[in-house]
Amino acid sequence: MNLTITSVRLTPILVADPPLLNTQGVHQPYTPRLIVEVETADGITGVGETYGDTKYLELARPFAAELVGRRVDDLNGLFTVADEVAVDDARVSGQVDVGGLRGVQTADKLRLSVVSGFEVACLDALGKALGLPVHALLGGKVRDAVEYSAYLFYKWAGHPEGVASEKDDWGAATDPAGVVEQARLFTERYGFTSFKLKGGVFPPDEEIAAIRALAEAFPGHPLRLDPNGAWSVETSLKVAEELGDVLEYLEDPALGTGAMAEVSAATGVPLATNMCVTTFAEIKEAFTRDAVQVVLSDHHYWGGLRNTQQLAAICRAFGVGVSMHSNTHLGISLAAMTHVASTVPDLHHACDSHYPWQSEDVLTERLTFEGGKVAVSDAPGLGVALDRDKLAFLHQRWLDDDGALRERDDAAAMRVAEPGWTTPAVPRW
Ligand SMILES: O=C([O-])C(=O)C[C@H](O)[C@@H](O)C(=O)[O-]
Ligand SMILES: [Mg+2]
Repeated sequence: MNLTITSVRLTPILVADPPLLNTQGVHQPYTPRLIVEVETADGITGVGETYGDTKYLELARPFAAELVGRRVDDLNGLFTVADEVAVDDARVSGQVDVGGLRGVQTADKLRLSVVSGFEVACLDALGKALGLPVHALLGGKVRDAVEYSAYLFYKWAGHPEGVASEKDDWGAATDPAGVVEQARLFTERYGFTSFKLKGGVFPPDEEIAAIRALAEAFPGHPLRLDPNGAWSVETSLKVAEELGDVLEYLEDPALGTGAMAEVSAATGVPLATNMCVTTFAEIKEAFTRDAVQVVLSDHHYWGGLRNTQQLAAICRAFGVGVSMHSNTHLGISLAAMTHVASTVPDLHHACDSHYPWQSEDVLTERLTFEGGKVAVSDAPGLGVALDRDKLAFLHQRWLDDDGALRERDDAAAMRVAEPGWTTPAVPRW
């Protein structure tokens, strides 16, 4: 068996995205992703997926070149190689991530976001070479299916008139009735039993009303609200007070560890984050100040599946819960998330996934949710197969784009509908 990497293919694509609203603006009609393929001397190909914006491509290209001649089982070596890839200072100084929704942006975090796509591709190739599923390479699954929550969004029925886009069949959701209707569709289509509403879009009272409506429509079901740090400490505490009896947790009500610690000290409602604990360096302060009770991991920016397991172990040591964050992703990443989640012993909350919002994919067969769960594949590698025609089609869309959609920019998309829109200052309420 020859595990040497003989070629690496990077394919940037644009995938259709519905008009999902968040505190920054609205999703663009197409969003960039990067598909990574590593091929071994034996002709085995492994696939991975990560962010596709230019700043990630800028790192992925030199990184890919360095991997040829290395082996797919040299997973630790990926980090050494990444350390040597230069990051343009302008990409990190004073910047937050795309749309400001995933916390600080550092050179390391950019590198880790790139490494994660390659780590998954290497694990996929290694698993195929050994005849083992990725979860076995991670130490073995402790569950046969991974539970996901319905990721509810306020949304428009369609992208603004005149904007090239794909149609979706979810309808509009801009009030409590619309949110409940969307939740019903999620349960009918996928069987989800817990619900997360992306908030920070409307004044808190309207979002409180939406959660109340969900609690009435789905009594006893776990509910979460995530305004992406849009509220002051005072507002966060008011919402916690009003919804404390129905919330499983509040996600990033206020921005930053300091504000989260203040909220946490004054409420019994658990706080979750994918904004103030997004790197290993941020853990110590957040945990010692008891700022968060649940960390929402994301293998993309934490640097892969094995780093996710390490994060889970640290959380376990501190008695902090762990679950998973998601933004727009395709089936390769859902498969990767499912493999790693299947190996985490104390996974007490359903994971987030945007996958139901993505009508397009690069796989021959879409992954499916049964009763809100994705079955853990025991096939070699990730257990997914790339559809080259679909990949080529989505890549052609990226090639045809004039550059406007190659960077995710929710505020720019919002300006099409509201010309004066700028990213709101925080706290917004
Ligand atoms: O805080 C979160 O859960 C996210 O940032 C998830 C996604 O990025 C979501 O907010 C989005 O894509 O609009
Ligand atoms: Mg969040």
